[in-house]
Amino acid sequence: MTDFGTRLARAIEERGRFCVGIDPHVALLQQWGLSDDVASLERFALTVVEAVAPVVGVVKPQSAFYERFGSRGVAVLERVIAESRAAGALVLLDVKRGDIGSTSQAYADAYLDPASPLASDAITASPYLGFGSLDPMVEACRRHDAGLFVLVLTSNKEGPEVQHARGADGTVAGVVLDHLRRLNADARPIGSFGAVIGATIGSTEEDLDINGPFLVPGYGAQGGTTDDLRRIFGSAARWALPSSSREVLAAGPDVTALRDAARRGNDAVRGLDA
Ligand SMILES: O=C(O)c1cc(=O)[nH]c(=O)n1[C@@H]1O[C@H](COP(=O)(O)O)[C@@H](O)[C@H]1O
Repeated sequence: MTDFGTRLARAIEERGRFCVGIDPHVALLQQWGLSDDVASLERFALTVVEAVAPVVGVVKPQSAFYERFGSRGVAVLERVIAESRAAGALVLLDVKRGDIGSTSQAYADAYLDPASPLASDAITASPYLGFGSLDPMVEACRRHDAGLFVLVLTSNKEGPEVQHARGADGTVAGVVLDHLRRLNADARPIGSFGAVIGATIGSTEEDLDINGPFLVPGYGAQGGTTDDLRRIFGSAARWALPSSSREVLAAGPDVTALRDAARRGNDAVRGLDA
């Protein structure tokens, strides 16, 4: 296969940078006239896949919304992953995993090894057990041409308490960015190791020149706008994947309306290359 960074660059070029989150919130199930059960979860999630996976570059299912239904919910997640990939979208599975190294290996096997039923193109990871604890995931990405998006400056208001904390080597966010920069050194056109930076953070003094992609949640329902993207990322916005879940999903259950919402989202962020 081809490394994740190259595949992502191609997806952005061919389909655009907009990422649709496939998050079956209970409120959205209700809004779609569905019940809070696994059959409704399946109907919701696979309708979204049918509508958006053929037209956007990246989809981002959030695992928790499936896990809450137990093994049958996880079976739905497996179908979301497989059917999205079959439709040509890259799947960034949002699991925000992070543990001691030996357990990180099991997470890597679960989500990044093509032999796993949950194998995805990339996952989100939490670096707060120390960046080195993610080494098994980094190695798995190299071995399987997958990608890793590590939390740096998250969109929630509680994030700065940890992420802005300053030690001898600078802020926690800055240290994580340094690690990502090292992992992506010399990669062309872009590295496979990305940073999660919320569209709601206002601005940042951190050096975002990591030669890697950015997952940018908080765009849409949480208030982030294209002006925020330009202000936060400057020329690095070229490698930003603005991600929106609720704002797009609220257009359902009509497949055409969902697809149009995804297309509108894509059009709105097209000019960020400039
Ligand atoms: O890693 C993420 O995707 C993420 C990081 C972050 O800082 N903030 C954030 O909202 N997210 C996820 O992005 C999605 C945001 O959903 P909406 O607010 O509905 O667009 C959810 O799946 C969140 O779990």
